[in-house]
Order: sequence, then structure tokens, then C-alpha cells
Amino acid sequence: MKPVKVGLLGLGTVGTGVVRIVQGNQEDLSSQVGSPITIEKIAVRSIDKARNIDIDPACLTTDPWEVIRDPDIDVIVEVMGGIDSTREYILEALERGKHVVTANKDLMALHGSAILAKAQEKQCDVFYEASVAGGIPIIRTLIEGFSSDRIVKIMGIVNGTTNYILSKMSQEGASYADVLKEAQELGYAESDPTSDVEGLDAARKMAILGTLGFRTNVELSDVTVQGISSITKEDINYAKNLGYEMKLLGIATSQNDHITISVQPTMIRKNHPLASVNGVFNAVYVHGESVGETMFYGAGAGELPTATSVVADLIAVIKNLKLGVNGLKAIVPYKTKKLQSDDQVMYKNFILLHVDDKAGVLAQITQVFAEYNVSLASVVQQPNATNPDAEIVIITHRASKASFDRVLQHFENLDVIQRIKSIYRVEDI
Ligand SMILES: NC(=O)C1=CN([C@@H]2O[C@H](COP(=O)(O)OP(=O)(O)OC[C@H]3O[C@@H](n4cnc5c(N)ncnc54)[C@H](OP(=O)(O)O)[C@@H]3O)[C@@H](O)[C@H]2O)C=CC1
Ligand SMILES: N[C@@H](CC=O)C(=O)O
Ligand code: NA
Repeated sequence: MKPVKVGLLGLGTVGTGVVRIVQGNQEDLSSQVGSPITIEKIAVRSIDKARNIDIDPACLTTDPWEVIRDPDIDVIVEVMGGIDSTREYILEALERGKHVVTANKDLMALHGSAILAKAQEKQCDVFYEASVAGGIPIIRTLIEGFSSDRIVKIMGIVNGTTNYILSKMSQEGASYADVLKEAQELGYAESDPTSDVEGLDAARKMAILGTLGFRTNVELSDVTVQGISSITKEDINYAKNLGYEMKLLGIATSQNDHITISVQPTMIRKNHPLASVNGVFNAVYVHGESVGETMFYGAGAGELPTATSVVADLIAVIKNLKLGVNGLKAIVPYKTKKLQSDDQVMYKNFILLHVDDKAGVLAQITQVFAEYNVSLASVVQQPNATNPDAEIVIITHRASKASFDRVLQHFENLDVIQRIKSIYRVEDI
């Protein structure tokens, strides 16, 4: 049995997990595919770095091209991250007829269509299950499990780092900065954690899920993004007292084939299954017209969970190799993209206002909502413990984004409002 030879780009958190699983489960993996799997070459940035894994130092190189150009290598596993140069490595690997497995959502969200087109031209596989929600097989589920259905809504906690931070802030009252540091030490965060906390990582994942779920080419610029860096413990407590949990949610909906996708901190009802997804866990809720509601749960980041998806993709490539069917399963989005306008995007909002504590203020504020046809589900006014202003907490009924934005614009010029302290989307379903 001729071994299948793998070239690995990257030996960090995920790459180490890949080596560990390929070494540790070799007997089971090779009997599934009918050949041994060997990791021939590994590109790293630093050869001398101490590594918590047993590898032959002769496999290491600092030149990714050496791995890409090695004629003996059948499959490239890319777990080093990066966008522009990584795109070149992957396109060249495909040009040379090598199959590709990647965990790189940044790359797939930005250049996925060019990469998949090249793969199809060269009859190669490109699999990227680990790129969204780490160990949860959500990409395979959307491509295969729901091939018969029409997806109307995808809601996901798709970033482990931010979910870890929000859970610890909510459950232990921990400080944002301390928990972010912990998430970095645990290998959950990106090399630049700004992309986690500012929502970009989740937005990239939602662009990938939207493309697969709605069968249209969703680009990153189609996703509206807001991160968690301005959420305070006070906001989290407000959410809890009102019966919600604060989560960074990616929400993609399709109505009459018009889609909208966003990532934003969202107050979700405590009895929704997404509200109890804590720590580094991710979950993706998928609502299909025929199947109804489904939900998928598991570790969204970390060495072994992520590597599980990478190695499963590797096994899928090798099975295809044996059957001679590589490159036949690429999903080509076929629908013309139609985005919902701000008049069509509807949801509930929470808004916390600091206002003058005097008669008639509440009436002025509710009058503005009425003027723009935004109806209110609840309004609570209370004195503020730390300053002379009062706080007004409002939850609206579902209203169009356009109307709600008009309310906010009007508030900018309303003298009785000292400050719009916080605004969050609210999901009650
Ligand atoms: N961490 C996680 O939980 C998850 C990560 N991902 C994605 O997986 C990918 C890898 O993430 P992760 O393992 O955390 O990243 P790490 O930073 O832990 O590892 C990156 C690896 O790539 C190597 N590397 C980086 N740049 C180069 C270069 N130019 N040339 C050669 N080697 C290079 C590094 O070398 P050296 O070791 O010498 O520094 C390191 O081994 C990313 O795309 C990430 O978004 C996806 C899902 C989950
Ligand atoms: N930084 C990411 C890693 C997995 O994609 C996360 O925290 O989810
Ligand atoms: Na996944």
C-alpha cells in the first residue's frame, strides 16, 4: 500500500493537533482509507522553536514553497493562517494537482470563490470544515445534510474567543482584558485577537455559512459587523435581569430569496438553546423550510477539536482519491445575490438611555418612537445610582432597521437625552 503523503503548512495550535491525531490514530485512519498517511514536510516560521510534539526535525522547513513544490506530496494541509501569500501557496498547490485542506476562514471568506474555481479546473478537492465552528461538522451539514432543503435562517455563536470572554464576564464577573488574555493563552484567539473581539472572524465565518446555506456568493462586505469590545458588565447585567444572555451572534436570514447577514452582540432569551452555549463552545442553529429547527453544538476552537475537522477533511480527500472522484463536490453558488434593504431587515432592539431626570422626558422619547412607527414592548425608567441623570431602558417590538436608525438620528438632537449608552439587537425566538 503506497502511503498518502501530506505536506503541512503550520505547526502551531491546529497543526500540532493534526500531527497528534494522524500519529495517534494512524491505525484507524489508514484502515479507513486503505493506505498509511505520512506527514512528509512541515513549514514553520522558526525551526528552533520548542515544540510539544514528537516530530523528525528533518521534516521542518521555513520555506512553504518547498512543501508546495515537492512532487511527492499529494495533499497540502494549510494551518498557518494569513491571506495574500497563503492564497498564492494554495493556488500553486492546486495548479500542481495537489488537494488542499485548510482551516483558514480569512482566506476562504475573501478568496474562496477563486480557490474553488481553480480546484474545479484542476479536479482537486478543497475542504475547509475547520474554518467555521472548529470541531462542529457544519460545512458538511449544510452541503450534504441540507442539500434537499431551503435554509431560511442561520444563527450562530461562531467565535470561541468572544463566547469564552462573554461567558466568563457573565458567570464570574471577570474583566474583559483578563479573560481575553486567558483565551489567547489557551490557543483560541487569532494571532491578532482584534479580529475575534471586533467580530471580523465571526463575520468571515458567517460569509462562508451564508454562501453555503443560501447558495449565493456572500462576500465579507455583505456582512454588517459589530464586535464585543464595548460591552460592559453593566450591559450584561441588564440583559440578565431582563431574562436574556448576551452573545455575539451571527445571524443570516433569507426571505423571498433576499438575504441579510450580520454579526453583533445580541440579547437572546435565556430559554433559547443558544443562550446556554458557554465558554469556547460554538453552536449553529439552522432553520430550514422543510426540516424546521436544528442546532449543532461543539468546541469552536482549540487544538484537538479543530484538528478533528482538519483530519476528517484529509480522510475525505483520500477516500475521493481512492475512488477517483476528487474535485467533483465543489459547491458552486448559483443564485443571483439579492440583499434585503434596511426597510426589510426587521428585529427587536434594546436601548439604554441616560436622560434628564425631569417631568415629560419619557413622553418626548416615546413620541419619537411613535413618529417613526417603532412600537415598544417595554419601557422602564429608574434613577441612576452614580449621576443625576435617569436611565431609561427600552425594548422595542420588531421594527425595520431603517426606522430604528431614524429614531437614533432624531435622538442625537434631543436635548433631554444625555447619552445613548447601549444598543443591542434582541432575539426572542
Ligand atoms: N486556533 C484555533 O482554535 C483555530 C484556528 N483556526 C485557523 O487555523 C489556522 C492556524 O491557527 P493556529 O494554529 O491557531 O495558529 P498558530 O499561530 O498557533 O500557528 C501558526 C503556525 O504557522 C506557522 N507559520 C506562520 N506563518 C508562517 C510562514 N510565513 N511560513 C512558515 N510557517 C508559518 C507558525 O510557525 P512557528 O510555529 O514557527 O511560529 C505556526 O507553526 C488559522 O488560519 C486559524 O484562523 C481555525 C479554527 C480554530
Ligand atoms: N479565533 C477563533 C478560532 C477558531 O476559528 C475563535 O475564537 O473562534
Ligand atoms: Na466546522
